[in-house]
Amino acid sequence: MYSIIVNKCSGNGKGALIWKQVKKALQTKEIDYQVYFTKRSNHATAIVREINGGVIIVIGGDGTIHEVINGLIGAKTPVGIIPAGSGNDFAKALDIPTNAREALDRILHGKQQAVDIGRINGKCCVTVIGVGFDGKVAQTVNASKSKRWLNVIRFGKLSYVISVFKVLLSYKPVDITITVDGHKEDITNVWLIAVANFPYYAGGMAICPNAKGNDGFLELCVVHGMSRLQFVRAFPGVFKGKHVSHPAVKMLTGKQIEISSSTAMIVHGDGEIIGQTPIKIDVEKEALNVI
Ligand SMILES: Nc1ncnc2c1ncn2[C@@H]1O[C@H](COP(=O)(O)OP(=O)(O)OP(=O)(O)O)[C@@H](O)[C@H]1O
Repeated sequence: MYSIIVNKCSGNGKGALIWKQVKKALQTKEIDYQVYFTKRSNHATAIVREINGGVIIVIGGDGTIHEVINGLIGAKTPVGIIPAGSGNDFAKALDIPTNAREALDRILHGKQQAVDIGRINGKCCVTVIGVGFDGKVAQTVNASKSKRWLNVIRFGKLSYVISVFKVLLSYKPVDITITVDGHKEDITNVWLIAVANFPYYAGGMAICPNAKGNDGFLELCVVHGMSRLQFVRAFPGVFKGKHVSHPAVKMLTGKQIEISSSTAMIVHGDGEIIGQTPIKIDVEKEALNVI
């Protein structure tokens, strides 16, 4: 049995349009399903807890996938994704087609692949956990009116870039202590720390280009000691992962990470605000089955 969770609001209404296409395709193929529509933030987590087995299909963006995965903790129920958000970074990382019918066919015929998850303060994340500047940007994007109208003209990803420049004007780097697999380090003037299971966030920025979501490790990117101008100059490189060779960018790899900071830093996971520092993150290997 297929249980379909639809966030009609994802991609500023793209979810509703994609659901119509998927519904038609399922009817044509005479496939049985049960559909659930999310009515509010975190509703997808509650819906998943009511579903017993079968396959869960998510029509939504990374935020909806994040909520679904947090309802699944401990269960091995396979999850299929039909991308309908503005960023769709998880779908991009797994090469899931952006075309709804193709994504559906892949679920109906596809085989399962096991994917790691990052755990932070009792929450699960599949793409990237972002700390500091990133957290502030995620907060700004989620509150942004421009994301809505940019989605309408199919430029939703641009809202991340606009928010980066908005936050850049006022953000103050802080000092941190980071421990990766027992190795403790103090780093001053830190803009951001990204802890990645997969390479992309914010609509295709390859912040940790070598992250592999099934190797049992997380890849970290720490940006520190940069002036505002240097940050602006280095920023375009992130779309192709070229920032990693910048002298003010430190790349690390590990399984257990602890971060504390001189001033609290906002933390997001999969683009959803999770809390603030201090945080502890670890990775659970192959905890999720994606179909
Ligand atoms: N009925 C609803 N009304 C308002 N918000 C909702 C509703 N259902 C779910 N949500 C919220 O919508 C938010 C955005 O969803 P989602 O992340 O899937 O789309 P997106 O932001 O367009 O895509 P992406 O994260 O890939 O950029 C989620 O935080 C979710 O909690």
